[in-house]
Amino acid sequence: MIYTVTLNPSVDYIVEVEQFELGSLNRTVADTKFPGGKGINVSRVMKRLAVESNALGFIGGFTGKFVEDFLNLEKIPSNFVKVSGDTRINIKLKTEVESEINGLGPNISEDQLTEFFEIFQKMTREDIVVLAGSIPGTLPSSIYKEIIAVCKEKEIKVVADVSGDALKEVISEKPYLIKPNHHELGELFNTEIQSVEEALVYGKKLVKQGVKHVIVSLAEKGALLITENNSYVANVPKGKVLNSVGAGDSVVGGFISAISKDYSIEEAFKIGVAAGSATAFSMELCTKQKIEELLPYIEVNEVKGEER
Ligand SMILES: Nc1ncnc2c1ncn2[C@@H]1O[C@H](COP(=O)(O)OP(=O)(O)O)[C@@H](O)[C@H]1O
Ligand SMILES: O=P(O)(O)OC[C@H]1O[C@](O)(COP(=O)(O)O)[C@@H](O)[C@@H]1O
Repeated sequence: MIYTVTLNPSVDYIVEVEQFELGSLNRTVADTKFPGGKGINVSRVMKRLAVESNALGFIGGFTGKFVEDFLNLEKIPSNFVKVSGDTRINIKLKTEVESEINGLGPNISEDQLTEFFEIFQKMTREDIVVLAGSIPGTLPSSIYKEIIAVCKEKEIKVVADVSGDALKEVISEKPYLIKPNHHELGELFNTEIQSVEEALVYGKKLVKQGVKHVIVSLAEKGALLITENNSYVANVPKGKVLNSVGAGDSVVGGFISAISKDYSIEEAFKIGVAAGSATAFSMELCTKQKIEELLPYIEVNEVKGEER
């Protein structure tokens, strides 16, 4: 089983406003709500690729019910620990540019954290655990390290789509896969990464530190897959970006879905990139059909020679 962990799920409230004016009454021209949080997005994308997963994390209030009901509707099993506060609402404001306001999230008690860890007892080395998204304020910043320690004991593969200090903690545990975008990768090395070539240099440093697979996404500039023995670069198809929320999670969802169906890592990488772009070109998360439409426009090439 693939378990996705969303410590801080969200209701993503996507609002479209023309000529947004700070300090004034603005009315939306369109708005919609989806269950969100990175792990939940990964589960939803995998479901569309007919790969089952189980969504874990903490959920509460009327907003938490919205998320749980939505996943039930999509027949995505979940095993959330119930908390008393409301699951957060993350605002995705689309005007001339995309801006985000992500909520704090509810308090999580010691007992609820204990209940969460009990779920890992039934997991086995056949399972995969996906850690994705930010850590709620009331959980220790070491939480991902603690989860990975439990996974390591059971030889469970760990995949992570996290950023900032949490990403540093995860890297030191040598996970199976991480998926930073180029901004998150640059942040790790206190630098700005602008090109695939630069990203390759820094991504390889993470593989040298023991991360098994590093996918670096660079939005419209392309994407990289770096492993101990090979590096691959992919272009991304051209298209009109409608909503990039969940694009990174779609790369993870597409990649893991393909790996779970025994595709080669090169093919899995291509499917991951197609899933990312398919989401970016949609108002909602990608569909299987949209991914298949984009696959022919994506080329994956192995990086040869010195820069490998
Ligand atoms: N402007 C774009 N054109 C085409 N594909 C895009 C674009 N922006 C994002 N994507 C797709 O979404 C994936 C993840 O986007 P990116 O912004 O790099 O990650 P994140 O969402 O994690 O910040 C990219 O690898 C690509 O496949
Ligand atoms: O666009 P991405 O990076 O794939 O992830 C989008 C998801 O991340 C979120 O912005 C949450 O991110 P954080 O957990 O880092 O706060 C959700 O609102 C949204 O569903």
